[in-house]
Amino acid sequence: MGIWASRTWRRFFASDQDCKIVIVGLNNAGKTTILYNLHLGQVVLTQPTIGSNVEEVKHENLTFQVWDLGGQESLRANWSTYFEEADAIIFVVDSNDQDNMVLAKMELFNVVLHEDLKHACLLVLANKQDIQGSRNAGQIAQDLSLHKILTHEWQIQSCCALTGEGLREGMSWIAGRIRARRKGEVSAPRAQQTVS
Ligand SMILES: Nc1nc2c(ncn2[C@@H]2O[C@H](COP(=O)(O)OP(=O)(O)OP(=O)(O)O)[C@@H](O)[C@H]2O)c(=O)[nH]1
Ligand SMILES: [Mg+2]
Repeated sequence: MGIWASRTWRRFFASDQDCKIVIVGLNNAGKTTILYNLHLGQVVLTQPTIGSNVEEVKHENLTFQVWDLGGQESLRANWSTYFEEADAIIFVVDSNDQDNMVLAKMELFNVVLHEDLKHACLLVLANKQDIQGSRNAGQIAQDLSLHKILTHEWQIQSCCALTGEGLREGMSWIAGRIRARRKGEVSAPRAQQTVS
């Protein structure tokens, strides 16, 4: 599924209830597992994503078109071609992968600085909380210096893509932000951490 499809969907099929979410993050973070848990309510066997997957997710009377992008290094330069008119970005972190936390932070800041995302809110998912020794949401917030993001509304949510724990809570936060924005409630960027 490509960029053309992303733009065509927005132009011809989107209604007021439709929202666009783009999921990014390093390879192996759990993005595809999260997408299919949200879409199907079950865990699917994944392969590293080449290009993108897109699925519809319904949550709180909103219909989300959710794009999951491949996170391998060679694919990251292509992420920005999906950003146009995104309402929200989900950045997924493997909370057990401490070795790549600095790289994850670098990629996160590249994403946040992108012009096409200046109106999007940011949900960071601290995934793989089921693995013993994983860093919790508060620690990941520190690792990624989320407090330095003053240009976007952001939230960090701990989760486990295998059980689905935390995923709906994250979607509810996004739904709330989108509704507020559509009502014209423009609030100053702020952070609400969910540490569980
Ligand atoms: N233990 C555990 N494993 C997980 C979790 N989420 C995903 N995984 C596993 O992590 C591996 C990678 O998951 P994917 O969803 O394919 O990762 P991805 O971010 O889409 O990777 P790319 O497509 O390469 O960018 C798979 O073996 C998943 O089963 C989780 O919450 N806990
Ligand atoms: Mg994938």
